[in-house]
Amino acid sequence: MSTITIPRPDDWHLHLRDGAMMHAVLPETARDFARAIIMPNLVPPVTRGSDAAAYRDRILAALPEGARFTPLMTLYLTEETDPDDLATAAQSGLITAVKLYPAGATTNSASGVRDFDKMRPVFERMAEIGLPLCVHGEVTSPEVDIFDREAVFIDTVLDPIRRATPGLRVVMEHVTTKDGVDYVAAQGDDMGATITTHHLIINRNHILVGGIKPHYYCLPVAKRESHRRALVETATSGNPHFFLGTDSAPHADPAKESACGCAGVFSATNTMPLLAHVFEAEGRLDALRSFACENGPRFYGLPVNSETLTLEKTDTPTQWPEKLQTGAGPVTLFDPGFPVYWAVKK
Ligand SMILES: NC(=O)N[C@@H](CC(=O)O)C(=O)O
Ligand SMILES: [Zn+2]
Ligand SMILES: [Zn+2]
Repeated sequence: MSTITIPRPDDWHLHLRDGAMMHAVLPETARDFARAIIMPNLVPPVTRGSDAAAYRDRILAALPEGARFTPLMTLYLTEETDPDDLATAAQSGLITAVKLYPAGATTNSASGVRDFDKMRPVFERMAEIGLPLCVHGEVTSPEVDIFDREAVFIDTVLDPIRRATPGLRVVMEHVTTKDGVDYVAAQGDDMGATITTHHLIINRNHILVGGIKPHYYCLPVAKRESHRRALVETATSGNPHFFLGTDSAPHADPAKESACGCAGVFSATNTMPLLAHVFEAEGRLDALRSFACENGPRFYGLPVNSETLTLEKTDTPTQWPEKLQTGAGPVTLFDPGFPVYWAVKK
């Protein structure tokens, strides 16, 4: 039986939610991952240092007995964000990054930023203290086609912000296009990007062909196959700009299977075996270590985890429950649509 042992991986983009949902999904991540960047798009959002401290304490209190997992907290940027509050939270080690949601771009982004120019003093302060900015990189103008929103964001928002604020460390979250990976790959080491598990596996046909599949709907929406190929080639290349951010984003089934379904794919449970499958299919199992364990810590200036995770090849396909039962309702797990002969060794 073939196995691969890597440092325990980290998830550089994760939604844990709160309350009953958090209690159910947190063990799914803590089982395989040592650390995760915790997204702040709660209702109401995590905007102040005191909110992040309280949320971190709720996460720590919800961890299963014996779990070895560190939540890396973030703050949700609004036009009211106080640069001093950010700096205090960063310097005390409470937060690891700040998240920029263009207002209206995605789930729970209504309090996000409308006028990026207003954020200049905040970005300058972040550049000074080396606090990374994580961005949901899509414009929201109604006239821009949803499949073009990432590429337009790069030209009209991301690149201007970076030019105006030299030294600002930026992560383009859940990059979904060749335009995105080409942009990031051409920048210096102050620019990184996360790639999700599901964007390595599905393209837009998976969402729309043969009936609409709400559990494949997320934002940024999956693009055409040539973009998915660019993501796979990039993730498996070992390029240090790119690292795993699952964007595992649970919503209870009734909220997804609806006339106006929520965006988000839940993949915490099966991400590592799925990645082993994808990397093996490219003949690049060796690059799983850089993508899932090394490139993220390097960008964030953190040590690679010293504990390890072993994945083993299985004779029969690994079975996962179709749904995770939570106190907030059932949550459907991401289904790659093919059998997976990898499992995390217990
Ligand atoms: N990715 C998603 O489709 N949804 C995320 C928000 C986000 O990361 O944009 C969520 O919070 O549900
Ligand atoms: Zn997002
Ligand atoms: Zn997300």
